Amino acid sequence: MILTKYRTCISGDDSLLHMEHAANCNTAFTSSNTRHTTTFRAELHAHLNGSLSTKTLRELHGLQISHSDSGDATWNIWEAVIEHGQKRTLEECFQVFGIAHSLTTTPTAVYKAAQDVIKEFADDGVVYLELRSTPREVPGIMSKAQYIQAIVDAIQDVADGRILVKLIVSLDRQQGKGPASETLDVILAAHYQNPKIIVGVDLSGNPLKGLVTDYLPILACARNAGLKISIHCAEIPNPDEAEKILDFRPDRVGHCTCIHPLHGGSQELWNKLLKSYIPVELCLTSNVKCGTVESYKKHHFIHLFTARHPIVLATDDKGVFATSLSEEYMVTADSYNLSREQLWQMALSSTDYLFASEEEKNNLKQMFLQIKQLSDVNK
Ligand SMILES: CNc1ncnc2c1ncn2[C@@H]1O[C@H](COP(=O)(O)O)[C@@H](O)[C@H]1O
Ligand SMILES: [Zn+2]
Repeated sequence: MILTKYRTCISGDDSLLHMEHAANCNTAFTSSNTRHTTTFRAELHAHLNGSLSTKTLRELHGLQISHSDSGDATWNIWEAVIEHGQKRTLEECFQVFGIAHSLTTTPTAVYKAAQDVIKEFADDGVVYLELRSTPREVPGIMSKAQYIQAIVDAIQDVADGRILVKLIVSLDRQQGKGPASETLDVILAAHYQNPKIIVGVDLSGNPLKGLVTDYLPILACARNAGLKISIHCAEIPNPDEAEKILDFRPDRVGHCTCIHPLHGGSQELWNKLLKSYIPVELCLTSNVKCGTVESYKKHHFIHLFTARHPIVLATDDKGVFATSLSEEYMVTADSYNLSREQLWQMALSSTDYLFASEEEKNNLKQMFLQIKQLSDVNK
């Protein structure tokens, strides 16, 4: 009740974030492990179709068979999730996304997928979410514009005000220059209609396929149109490509797994990353389960953290990798023996790297500091 007075307006269009919720999550955390208390988390790297829970997959499957005679799915639900302790190859991980893709083939299904994912992140205490997704066309059923609109609708319909959500539209590095340029036209049209929601463009997809250089001119057009850019960088060793990505100066980069000399990069590349100050989105569980990093304790997190480089923890694909943002904070804290204060600092600094407006960033930061004060008092 006393917390109600902290209810804060965080966005220009009067979205409200409820600090009670964050404080409640805090209680849930502290009861299990005091060291792992950070109540204010921003998720900046979450792919929609990789984030679907098994509950959502089951419901989407039910929706699909009730609308067609296509019969039962050819996959089992356990194939869609890589559980704790399991690992797959990168190639196998990319096959798993096909399961979710086979279920998000209509605007109704995409809308439901986005709504469920947003709610699940909010339930986990995430107060700011940048969801990303690759628009897909299903001939006769869904255009790329309708795909994007379905997610925008889901974001606009988020009812409870616990979470502020933005959309980053992804280009798949495998799709080819022509289709990617067409997708960009669709993205720009949608961005002009919804400038406060569609805030960025991401380049993702299987790092074993396609050439990043094919897409940099397209990303430059997106940047000229006012969109922020995030690029998946060096998930596998490819120093030439990583160098070109860093030279492009995206607003953020994902993973940067193979940049450090001990992880398949080079001292030169590592220095270039550090000098750039480009914030890195780090997804520990994703990297460990895809086998691009040997274990949590051998993650390149520690090199970036020690060098005080801007970083933000993220889930990547919470459904496929069976994780959550709170678990990512916990496993990082456990693996590197981080203090409560270090976790708070990491969560606080992430507010500097959001693709939100300056006003939204400042409001979130203020809220963060107020929550931290309350949390310190209750310690
Ligand atoms: C594991 N590391 C990763 N590296 C690169 N791209 C990834 C990825 N995880 C997910 N994606 C990209 O996101 C798509 C699924 O969500 P959307 O259909 O866009 O919502 C995948 O098909 C891939 O292109
Ligand atoms: Zn990713």
